Amino acid sequence: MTTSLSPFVRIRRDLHRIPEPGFQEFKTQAYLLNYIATLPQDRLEVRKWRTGILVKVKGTAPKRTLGYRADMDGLPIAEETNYDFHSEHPGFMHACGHDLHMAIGLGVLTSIAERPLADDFVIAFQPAEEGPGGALPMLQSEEFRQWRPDQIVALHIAPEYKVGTIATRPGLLFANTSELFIDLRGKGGHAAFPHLANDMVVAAAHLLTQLQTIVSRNLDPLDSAVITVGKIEGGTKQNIIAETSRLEGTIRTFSADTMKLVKSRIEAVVAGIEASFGCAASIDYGANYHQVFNDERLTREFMDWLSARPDIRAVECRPAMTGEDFGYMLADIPGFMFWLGVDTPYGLHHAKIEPAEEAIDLAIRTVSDYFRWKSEQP
Ligand SMILES: CC(=O)N[C@@H](CCC[C@H](N)C(=O)O)C(=O)O
Repeated sequence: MTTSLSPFVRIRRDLHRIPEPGFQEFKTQAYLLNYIATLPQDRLEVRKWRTGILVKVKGTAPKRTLGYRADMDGLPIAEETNYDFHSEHPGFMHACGHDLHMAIGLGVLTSIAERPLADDFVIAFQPAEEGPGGALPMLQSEEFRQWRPDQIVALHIAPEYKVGTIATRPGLLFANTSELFIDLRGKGGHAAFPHLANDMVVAAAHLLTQLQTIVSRNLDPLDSAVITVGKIEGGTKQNIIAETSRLEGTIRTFSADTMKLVKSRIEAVVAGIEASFGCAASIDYGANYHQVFNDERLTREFMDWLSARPDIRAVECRPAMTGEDFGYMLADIPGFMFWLGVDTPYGLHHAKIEPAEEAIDLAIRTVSDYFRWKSEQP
């Protein structure tokens, strides 16, 4: 027996096939625009912003503007799922759920375009969440500023929760983040003559180990931080001493002060590597994201509202070391982010992640109903 797929599950599968890196979401943008063109247009206004899209649905008796954000980019991961709607872009995958986020966004937009709210509604399809960060420049753009919502909401899929669970918390939800790129330059040479060269693979190995001591030895044990080096490059061939090496990573902290402390320790450790290995080093912090800090009142109100729904289990969760550039929007506009359970054994950024698609229609119903309810409040 074949069961027919919901239109938004189909959309998610279409989007899953075309993951694109940040600010290169050209096919994704075209796909979303094509779909948006099929909606009732009488109250709709559509704007492109770089590879993103803003859509406004005029309310019937607006007192304010309610906002929703869905991110669009994929990740440089070679997919290993069992899907028959596998990524068609080799080496790229929607492994952080942005395909679901966009499908849910289109579902919410469809519901509101077909049956407008009393309030105005703006949805932002935002590029480049995984980097270099689309939220801040979108927030600062003229296109967004003219339609700036009075409240904004976003969700993120959560592999560890069952479908039907929504988890969030008032206050801090996600960490401050900073990317980390460290380049080391020494002197290359023949593998047989190490005394005539200056080996940057060995320097990188020492640096990697010393970086691990920052969280364990420099931070108050009651504070929290993460330094993850996700990629190391160095050298060209097994019998050539490497002239250069590069470490790429990310830093996560719950406070801005701890971020400063971690960065100053990284700089000291890198200066030590320069001195002890006689090499040159440079540090680039890449993209930095503001922590995701949920508005206390709106989040409590949302959780209370959820608790009356028989289809949802509302959970107050702990903060996580995940980063999200939606934090910039929440620093400027009251609102909140929440986790949506998608029940899969593989975590975010894993090549085998297969989020449960039943969560898509559930999220569309919940988010649309929430905006309908909110729009009827004084
Ligand atoms: C939800 C999620 O997984 N977000 C990413 C954000 C990455 C920010 C930046 N590229 C970095 O690596 O610091 C995450 O890795 O938490």
